[in-house]
Amino acid sequence: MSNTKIIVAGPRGKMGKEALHMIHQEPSFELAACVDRKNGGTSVKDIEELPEIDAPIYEDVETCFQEVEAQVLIDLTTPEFGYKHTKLALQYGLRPVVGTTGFTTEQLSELEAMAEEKQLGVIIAPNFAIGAVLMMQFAKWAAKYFPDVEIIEKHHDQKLDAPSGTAVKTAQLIEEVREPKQQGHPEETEALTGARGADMDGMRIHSMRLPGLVAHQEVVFGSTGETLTIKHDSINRESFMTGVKLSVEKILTLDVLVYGLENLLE
Ligand SMILES: NC(=O)C1=CN([C@@H]2O[C@H](COP(=O)(O)OP(=O)(O)OC[C@H]3O[C@@H](n4cnc5c(N)ncnc54)[C@H](O)[C@@H]3O)[C@@H](O)[C@H]2O)C=CC1
Ligand SMILES: O=C(O)C1=N[C@H](C(=O)O)C[C@H](O)C1
Repeated sequence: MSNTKIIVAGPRGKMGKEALHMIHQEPSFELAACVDRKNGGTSVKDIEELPEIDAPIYEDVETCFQEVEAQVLIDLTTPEFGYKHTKLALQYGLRPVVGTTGFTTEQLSELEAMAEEKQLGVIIAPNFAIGAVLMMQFAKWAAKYFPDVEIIEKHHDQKLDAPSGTAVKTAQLIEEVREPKQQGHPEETEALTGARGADMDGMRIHSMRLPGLVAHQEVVFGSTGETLTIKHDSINRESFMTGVKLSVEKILTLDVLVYGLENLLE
């Protein structure tokens, strides 16, 4: 079988670099090209911080999709460009594996409809770390018995979106099993705006941003006389590569949009 040819958008980013190393190490994957905000016309191997791979860099995404033969786009950029790249990839018959977070519900629905129309797989995974996927599943299970829950997510201070994609996905999974419930005292007030965090169906989400952090989340449940905390920590970005690799492998057999890595795990 021939190698899977992959285009990576955002190669010089924290996740992009890690993805290039993963592709370089995987014998059945081949880096076909990269889409970057600079370095157009050069090769990946010419960029000091990137692995020794001879693959062209494009600044214009559409030219890249027109000129390069590939099956998969891995997008690790920003919410604005990730969405544009995903749409365009589908128009050019590429299957997008999207790690970029911060898409709106409307954008997700639009991409879902587009994937169905084109009969092309799309994987949008708010978190590619297996431990984080398990943490979300355990939280969903616990929420059946503990409807009072607050989510605390902690990330590095370069993160653009808040709350994190993982926190939103966790709350969505919990919503599937929990009746909407306003938490805390019915008459509580905030002397400082935001003190109680973001409100999703009465659940509270708190976002912390500090240098030194990578990606961490605690889902804290409270009940009579007890609390339960489910916690996950990504201590480096290699933790996300198992899920990225699995997604690239599985996407070739998909013809719909899949939102969340849990849908690919047996
Ligand atoms: N799903 C998951 O498991 C994970 C998702 N993420 C998400 O992945 C995204 C990237 O995260 P990081 O690598 O930490 O961010 P980063 O800021 O280190 O990297 C983003 C890269 O995208 C590039 N970029 C921006 N606009 C571009 C464009 N139009 N064309 C090409 N490149 C462009 C930037 O130059 C930068 O190098 C974020 O949305 C983040 O939330 C991050 C970690 C894990
Ligand atoms: O920006 C990050 O770093 C991460 N983003 C994803 C998110 O928003 O949940 C996944 C992980 O938490 C790291």
